Amino acid sequence: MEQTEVMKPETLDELIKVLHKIFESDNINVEEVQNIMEAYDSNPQEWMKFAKFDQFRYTRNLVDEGNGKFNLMILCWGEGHGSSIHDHTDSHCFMKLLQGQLKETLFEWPDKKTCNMVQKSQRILQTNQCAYINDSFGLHRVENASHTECSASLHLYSPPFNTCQTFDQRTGHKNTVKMTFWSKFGERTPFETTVSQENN
Ligand SMILES: N[C@@H](CS(=O)O)C(=O)O
Ligand SMILES: [Fe+2]
Repeated sequence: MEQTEVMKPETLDELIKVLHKIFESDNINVEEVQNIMEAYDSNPQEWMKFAKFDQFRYTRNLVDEGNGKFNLMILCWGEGHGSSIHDHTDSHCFMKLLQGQLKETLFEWPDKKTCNMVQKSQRILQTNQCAYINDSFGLHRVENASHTECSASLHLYSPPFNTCQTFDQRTGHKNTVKMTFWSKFGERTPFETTVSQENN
């Protein structure tokens, strides 16, 4: 398999360039992407313009559309903000911590008969760490458990998607939800008149 040599991106722009190159190919080497995202040392000055927080819930801020191959976005997590238990619509999901910490809880897909949600594991992701998940790993919930510090994370989804399934932890019942962007390329997204149910 062809592989771009593992290098250290010195800036966010350089990371984005390398990601474009890697995703020209249809065969993605998960470890390679994870290593490159991890190798970038988060520099808030480079990504601050995208990081727009909301008081009430985590925000999704589009950074790059990856030539249609991937979506790169910065998620901003205020104190105590978290996502519902959700899947990733058959896409690759890379999640790199840019600031603070995030708690990731993994769940098995609910049992078809009992609908029980079984927790598999839990871990704390530290700044600069890059996690990976896809639907074959199960489902997850992500939370900024801190009551004093906000967090920011860089997510790459390939192929891009704009709906996912969320799951009720008690009943295992699922809902398809639309995922929206709070901002795109540093600009706040115009207010949507249709009320959508979102994953947070
Ligand atoms: N997958 C979630 C964020 S996370 O909780 O992994 C999203 O894109 O909104
Ligand atoms: Fe997720």
